Amino acid sequence: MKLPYYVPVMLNLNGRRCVIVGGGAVAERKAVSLIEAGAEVVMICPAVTTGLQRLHAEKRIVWERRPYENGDLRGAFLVYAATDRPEVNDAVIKEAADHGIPANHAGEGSRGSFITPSVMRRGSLIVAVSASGAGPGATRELCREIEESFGDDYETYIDFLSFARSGIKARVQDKQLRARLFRALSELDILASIREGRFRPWSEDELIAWMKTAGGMNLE
Ligand SMILES: C[C@@]1(CC(=O)O)c2cc3[nH]c(cc4nc(cc5[nH]c(cc(n2)[C@H]1CCC(=O)O)[C@@](C)(CC(=O)O)[C@@H]5CCC(=O)O)C(CC(=O)O)=C4CCC(=O)O)c(CCC(=O)O)c3CC(=O)O
Ligand SMILES: NC(=O)C1=CN([C@@H]2O[C@H](COP(=O)(O)OP(=O)(O)OC[C@H]3O[C@@H](n4cnc5c(N)ncnc54)[C@H](O)[C@@H]3O)[C@@H](O)[C@H]2O)C=CC1
Repeated sequence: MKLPYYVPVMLNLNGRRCVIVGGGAVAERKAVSLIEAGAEVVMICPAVTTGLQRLHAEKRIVWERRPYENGDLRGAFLVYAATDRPEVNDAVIKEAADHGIPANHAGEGSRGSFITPSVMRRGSLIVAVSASGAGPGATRELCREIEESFGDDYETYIDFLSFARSGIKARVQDKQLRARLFRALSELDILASIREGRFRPWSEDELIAWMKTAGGMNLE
């Protein structure tokens, strides 16, 4: 069977309502990552795992303790159909499609509009691995392999990039000058200096001093 041609996106789910239908091990895995993302998680199912019961007791998820009904997806930004009943998952996917809400089908990925990759994080660095649904076990293994070759150096590097780029964007409106500074930034080879133990985070003053030299400019 030909697998769908998936397009990766990075969603900001902070404060967004995400509805999970089902409360088994798969639903729990999705719920945990949604909570970490700051989403408002609503779970609809008659029975849940002990892990989900705890999350409910801690008020980190809302639990509607009953079977799914048409209309439950109202107001959802994202939906997960994660029951062990194919006909229920299909009904959830249909309601989501009718309302233009992206939905994940746990039992048969290609029936939904998105699938969940395996993810590794180093601070703000995210590596997501997907085999387009061909084999979730392989997806996870490959992600673990990649994880072993990424150390904390990337986290430091990404933090530096975020600091320097936002500092430049706040102070420089001129497009050409910005582009010149971004290029000069990438030529610094900060990652190598982090790896060699030579790197020390910059202060705001050091960033401004560097910008003046690299951009040949007058900054207040
Ligand atoms: C299509 C997709 C839909 C979706 O869930 O979005 C899907 C579907 C299915 N998974 C199945 C089985 C298992 N899935 C896992 C684990 C993970 N599955 C995940 C993703 C995805 N799984 C999506 C595609 C991923 C991609 O390629 O992009 C991960 C990466 C992310 C996550 O779920 O958060 C997470 C690892 C997290 C991590 O640790 O990194 C394990 C291992 C375990 O549970 O420990 C098993 C049992 C072993 C095995 O079968 O391999 C089955 C068969 C069910 C049956 O037998 O009926 C189906 C149905 C089918 O085959 O379509
Ligand atoms: N995407 C993935 O990573 C994986 C997907 N699967 C698939 O996902 C399905 C779910 O897996 P598990 O969480 O392990 O199953 P599970 O059997 O542990 O949990 C099923 C959940 O669905 C709920 N449910 C049943 N009927 C419902 C209804 N009408 N309305 C609302 N909730 C209802 C049950 O209360 C239960 O909480 C499996 O049947 C399998 O097809 C399985 C393993 C991994």
